[in-house]
Amino acid sequence: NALQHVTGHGKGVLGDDKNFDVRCETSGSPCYLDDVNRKIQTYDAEKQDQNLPGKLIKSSSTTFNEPAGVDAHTYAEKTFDFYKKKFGRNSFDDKGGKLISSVHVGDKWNNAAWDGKQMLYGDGDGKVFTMLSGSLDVVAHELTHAVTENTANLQYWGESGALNESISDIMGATIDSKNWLLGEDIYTPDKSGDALRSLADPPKYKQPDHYKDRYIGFQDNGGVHTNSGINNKAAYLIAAGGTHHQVKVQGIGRDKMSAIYYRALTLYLTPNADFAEMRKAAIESATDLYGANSAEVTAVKKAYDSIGVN
Ligand SMILES: CC(C)[C@H](Cc1cn(Cc2ccc(C(=O)O)cc2)nn1)C(=O)N[C@@H](CCCCN)C(=O)O
Ligand SMILES: [Ca+2]
Ligand SMILES: [Zn+2]
Repeated sequence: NALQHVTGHGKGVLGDDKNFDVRCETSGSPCYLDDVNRKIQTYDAEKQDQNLPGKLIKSSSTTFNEPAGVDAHTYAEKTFDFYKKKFGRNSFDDKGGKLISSVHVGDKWNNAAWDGKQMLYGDGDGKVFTMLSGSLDVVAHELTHAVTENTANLQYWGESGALNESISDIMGATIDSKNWLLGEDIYTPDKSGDALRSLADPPKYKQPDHYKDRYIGFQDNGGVHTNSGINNKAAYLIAAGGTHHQVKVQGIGRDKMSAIYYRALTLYLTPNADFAEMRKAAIESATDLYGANSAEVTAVKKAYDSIGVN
């Protein structure tokens, strides 16, 4: 009925005004962070992490005074729309699956995650992180884990795990296209200009940007959040161009770069894919999309040469 698609209003984590889709009772009140169209619902976990998702966030009017929930909801909508408009994908599972997010998960939890069923956002401790749903690239990163699980299902360890992480960072940096940084909006609220990760310059935040410098060990599932920097650098070079380890890459732009990775993720990559297979899948995807002798295929080959994946 008419009160299924109401426009809600509220301030996000950074104090900015946001509009988003809500559902209200037929009387007009209360309203909920429940986007019936896209099937996106946002809950309050009330600082615990056992009984998820928690309580569906509600308000007595269309105005929501709940910044973490406002951003989790709005950024999930934006990410949904990106996948729908650009790739024709109907939600993370391409079957219109319901997207559940919980904010205020845990006590000052310095993290955000996709737990295989839903998205989780901590409040941060106010030093390392502020409320983690306050960054579009983070929400897109987590939602892309759900897309990856429903497509290539890249296993979360070693090189396939680093690719899983990299695909999430790549889509995060494509959807939040204002820069090539990850998490800058919510990382160290008292300090500006820093970020969690940089796709343009992974070593800036202690990630390798060449295959010879990859971490080999057992921490963090074999360094999935470290070695993602190597593939992130290749993706950055494909989009923006540049010279890396004496190899010159002519950039083709963020739009084409993300189309190549989405095609690789959905058509060619397999659960145990390694970096060598990532190179082949990206070349194959660029060939399908732009032609065998295209500038796009050349950019992919040069970018993977430049990070030592030949
Ligand atoms: C913002 C978000 C992208 C997040 C960033 C993040 C947060 N953390 C924990 C963390 C906590 C404290 C500090 C500190 O300096 O004190 C640093 C990092 N490590 N990485 C992140 O990367 N989360 C992982 C969560 C993985 C959970 C296991 N599947 C992911 O989604 O890949
Ligand atoms: Ca960013
Ligand atoms: Zn991740």
